[in-house]
Amino acid sequence: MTMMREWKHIFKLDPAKDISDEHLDLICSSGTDAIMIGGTDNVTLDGVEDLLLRIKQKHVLVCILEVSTMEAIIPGFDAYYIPMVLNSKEKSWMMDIQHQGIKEYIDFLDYTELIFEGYCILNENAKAFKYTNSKLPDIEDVRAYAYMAEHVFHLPIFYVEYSGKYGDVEVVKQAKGQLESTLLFYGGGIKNSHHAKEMKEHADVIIVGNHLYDNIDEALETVAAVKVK
Ligand SMILES: CC(C)=CCC/C(C)=C/CC/C(C)=C/CC/C(C)=C/CC/C(C)=C/CC/C(C)=C/CC/C(C)=C/COP(=O)(O)OP(=O)(O)O
Ligand SMILES: O=P(O)(O)OC[C@@H](O)CO
Ligand SMILES: [Mg+2]
Repeated sequence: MTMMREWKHIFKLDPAKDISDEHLDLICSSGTDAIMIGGTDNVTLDGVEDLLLRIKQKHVLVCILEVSTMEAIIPGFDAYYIPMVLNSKEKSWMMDIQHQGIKEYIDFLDYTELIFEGYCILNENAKAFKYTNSKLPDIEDVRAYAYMAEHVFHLPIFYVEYSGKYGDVEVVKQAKGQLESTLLFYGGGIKNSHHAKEMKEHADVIIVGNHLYDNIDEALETVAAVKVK
């Protein structure tokens, strides 16, 4: 059982992007609470397996697969996180794909940690937004999605996703205001300690992805920014 309730910080690695051994070691030794492997497009079995093996060979830390395609699911992860896109215009991204996945794996799920994430995607230019044909929510929509994540669907995670763009702090604050038991994850455009601290004021866990590939030193600093009191 992953101790998600105690986490503050996650690094998200995209299996479609190259990362050197040196940078991967720095990321895994950074003190982050977990590594999440995931992306929207070009996620392949080989890419996922390569990252998992390189991490697990040398490091002891929680490794999560955030599943975005049925084609790239492999055993060996500590947990599998399954997005449900609450603001997609198509029910399939919220329910039907997940239903198909459960149907396929139902006899193998006993010892597998499956965690469902209620995603609300707020960056119109993000690949995930376009891919899932999402509708841009306003702040009242976000509050209502957060409420539904906790009280209607009883999801463990509500994920405010701005992938590639630094988000609106007030949106994150308002989302948090609706949540008690459901954890609030925030991801998008975190590039430095200031961003990390600002979003962590409201989110339970912050996720840093793209900046690992743009400026590793700044990205690494986000760990201490939220983990040191
Ligand atoms: C024994 C064994 C291995 C058991 C495994 C059991 C298991 C894991 C079963 C899975 C069952 C199941 C429910 C499967 C369904 C999985 C599935 C295909 C779900 C759909 C997920 C979904 C809605 C994907 C859409 C895209 C999305 C929301 C991705 C999330 C990640 C994300 C937002 C990435 C970053 O965004 P991006 O826009 O790509 O940013 P970049 O430009 O930086 O790349
Ligand atoms: O890549 P960035 O913009 O850091 O976002 C992190 C994560 O929320 C993406 O799914
Ligand atoms: Mg990606």
